[in-house]
Amino acid sequence: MARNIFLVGPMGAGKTTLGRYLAKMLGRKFHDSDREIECRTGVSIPVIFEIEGEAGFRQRECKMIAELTQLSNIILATGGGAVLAIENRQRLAQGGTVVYLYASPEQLYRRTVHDSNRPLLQTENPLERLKRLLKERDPLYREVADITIKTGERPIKAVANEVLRQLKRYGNVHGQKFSAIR
Ligand SMILES: Nc1ncnc2c1ncn2[C@@H]1O[C@H](COP(=O)(O)OP(=O)(O)OP(=O)(O)O)[C@@H](O)[C@H]1O
Ligand SMILES: O=C(O)C1=C[C@@H](O)[C@@H](O)[C@H](O)C1
Ligand SMILES: [Mg+2]
Repeated sequence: MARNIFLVGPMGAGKTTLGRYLAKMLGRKFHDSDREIECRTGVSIPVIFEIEGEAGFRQRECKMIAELTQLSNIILATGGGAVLAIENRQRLAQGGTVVYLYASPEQLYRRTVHDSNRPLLQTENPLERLKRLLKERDPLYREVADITIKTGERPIKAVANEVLRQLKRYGNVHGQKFSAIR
């Protein structure tokens, strides 16, 4: 059975976008922990933050990661802060191959600036917030990751090809036919 593929990284790294893309490529089921939390609660992440605070959201996130890491053969896009909890890091590391999608704070800023669905970026200076969050969390992403991919200015297709190349070494795509996306 093919191992799970778990995507980690900061807001705007491309976990959701790339996860969907890879799932299509590999014919796997795609899950997004943020979206599943929204579906279960019936409200958006900003509303959860407003009512329950970040701590309430993190509790829901831990439960969701515990559930999703039990599945097999999936591609999972995690929330940007999922690595903060040690139990999430352990579950991710044990349950599949973890891919860290890295981008600079400036790139993250450009990709998230028009989207108001990220409560932690609703501040006077979102670029500064992204810089601080990345500084705090980069060691955690690296701790849990088997593979680190710099997304840079590369289009999703190119990032996906690079991820697939690297995943081959981990046997994730063993026995599955895929060719580089052109
Ligand atoms: N390599 C890339 N090049 C250019 N744009 C990208 C790239 N990756 C993602 N994007 C764009 O950046 C935006 C954010 O991407 P996405 O929602 O996939 O990030 P995320 O990592 O899931 O963030 P979050 O942790 O907040 O859920 C989207 O509009 C997406 O199209
Ligand atoms: O980086 C974070 O802490 C977050 C990222 C998003 O994916 C969501 O999980 C939420 O907005 C918090
Ligand atoms: Mg996402």
